[in-house]
Order: sequence, then C-alpha cells, then structure tokens
Amino acid sequence: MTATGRFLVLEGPNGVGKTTTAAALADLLRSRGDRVHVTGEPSTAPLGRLIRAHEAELTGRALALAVAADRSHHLDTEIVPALAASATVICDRFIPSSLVLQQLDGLDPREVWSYNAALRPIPDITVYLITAPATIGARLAQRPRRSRLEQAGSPDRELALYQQARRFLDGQGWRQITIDCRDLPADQVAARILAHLPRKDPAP
Ligand SMILES: Nc1ncnc2c1ncn2[C@@H]1O[C@H](COP(=O)(O)OP(=O)(O)OP(=O)(O)O)[C@@H](O)[C@H]1O
Ligand SMILES: Cc1cn([C@H]2C[C@H](O)[C@@H](COP(=O)(O)O)O2)c(=O)[nH]c1=O
Repeated sequence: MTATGRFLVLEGPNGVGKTTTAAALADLLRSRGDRVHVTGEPSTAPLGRLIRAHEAELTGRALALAVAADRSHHLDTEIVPALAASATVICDRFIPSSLVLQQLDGLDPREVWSYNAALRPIPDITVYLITAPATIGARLAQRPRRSRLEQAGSPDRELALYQQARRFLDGQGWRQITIDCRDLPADQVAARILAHLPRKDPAP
C-alpha cells in the first residue's frame, strides 16, 4: 500500500469510459466518507498542458519522453502528496497508456517502458475497462474532432494493445483487474471496482 492512501489507475481505449467511471467512483467513495483525489494524465501542470496543446505535432520519442517527464512531476507534486493525506487517488491514464499510445505512435514498448520503469509509486490497483468495439466506435464517431493518436488507433487494436500491456505489467508484479462494462451503467462499473479496491492502511 502507498503511504496511507490508495493509488488507483483507470485504463482502456479512447472512449471506453475512463473519465465517466472516475467521476462515478469518486462519487461512490465520497458518499462513504472517503477522501478522494481525481486526476489524470497528461497532468494539469505546465508540461502536461503543453503536451495537450501540441498533441498534433509532438510525436514519437519526444512525446514519449515528455509524457514520462510529466508523469514523474505528477507523481512528486500531486499524487504522492494526496496519498500522504490519506486520499484515494483515481488517475485517468498512467504507464499502460504510454505502452499503448506510444506504440500506436511507432515506438517499441520496451523503449517506452525504459522511460517509465523507475517511476514510483506504482499503483495499488490498475483497472482496465473494456467494452464492445462497436460501442467505442459509435462514441468516437460522435466526437466533433479526434486527436492524432485517436485517429491512429482503432477500438479493436487498442483493446488488444491494452491486453498486451496488462500481460507485461502482470509480469512486473502490478496488481491489475479488467472490468467488462458492456451493459453496465457507470455507477455499476464503479461498484464493481469498489469490490476490488484494496483497503486503506490505518493512519499512523
Ligand atoms: N458505463 C457507461 N455506460 C454508458 N455510456 C458510458 C459509460 N461510460 C462512459 N460512457 C459514455 O461514453 C462516452 C465516452 O466516455 P469517456 O469520455 O468517459 O471515455 P474516456 O475513456 O475517458 O475517453 P478518452 O480517453 O478519449 O478521454 C461518453 O459519452 C460517456 O457518457
Ligand atoms: C497519458 C498519455 C497521454 N498521451 C496523449 C495522447 C492524447 O493526445 C492525450 C490523452 O488525451 P485523453 O483526453 O486522455 O484521451 O495525451 C500519450 O501520448 N501517452 C500517454 O501515456
């Protein structure tokens, strides 16, 4: 367990429901009296904002390194302090996103891992959301604009790459689960995650 809080990461393809599930899980935890910190990557710090602002032209290795640097800063300045304050941190995207998105951008995942392997803490639990590729495709089709990497991937390919990332990180000792969100409203997805959430360490 990390400090006295819990570090939970939500992962899965563009449009699978990470942001929606993060909000539903936060509501559920808060209704039980838990302290919750919802965050995501790229972060809202200057480097994270720069990455988002330049997502069309920041590519390949430069993007992979920028995302890893933002992640390191995000851990040090936001995630670790929130964990130390006993919060459950819900993070929308983390290292698995890099293993998948930077692969879609042409990099070997082993190189991407080398930029991220030393980062600490690792999540207490990583939750991969999956649903029907056609459902994801229909959601993405409704978006007014799609980012460069959204266009580079497809629901089927991303689902397969997240599965591959999960297998790799299982081998690194990460605690991970996959939740099939088919026909489940967000509050029920949140309830399923809650059932797997490690208990908090008692405050010292
Ligand atoms: N469990 C669910 N049931 C039905 N619709 C959902 C569910 N979860 C999310 N949605 C809908 O799917 C769409 C995409 O959701 P969301 O933005 O949370 O996905 P995301 O994975 O965060 O996407 P991105 O990675 O591209 O930011 C939204 O319209 C949202 O309302
Ligand atoms: C965490 C992470 C992010 N990115 C890039 C890919 C997209 O341009 C954005 C994510 O935006 P979304 O609103 O969450 O879909 O950031 C990346 O390339 N690698 C990463 O690890």
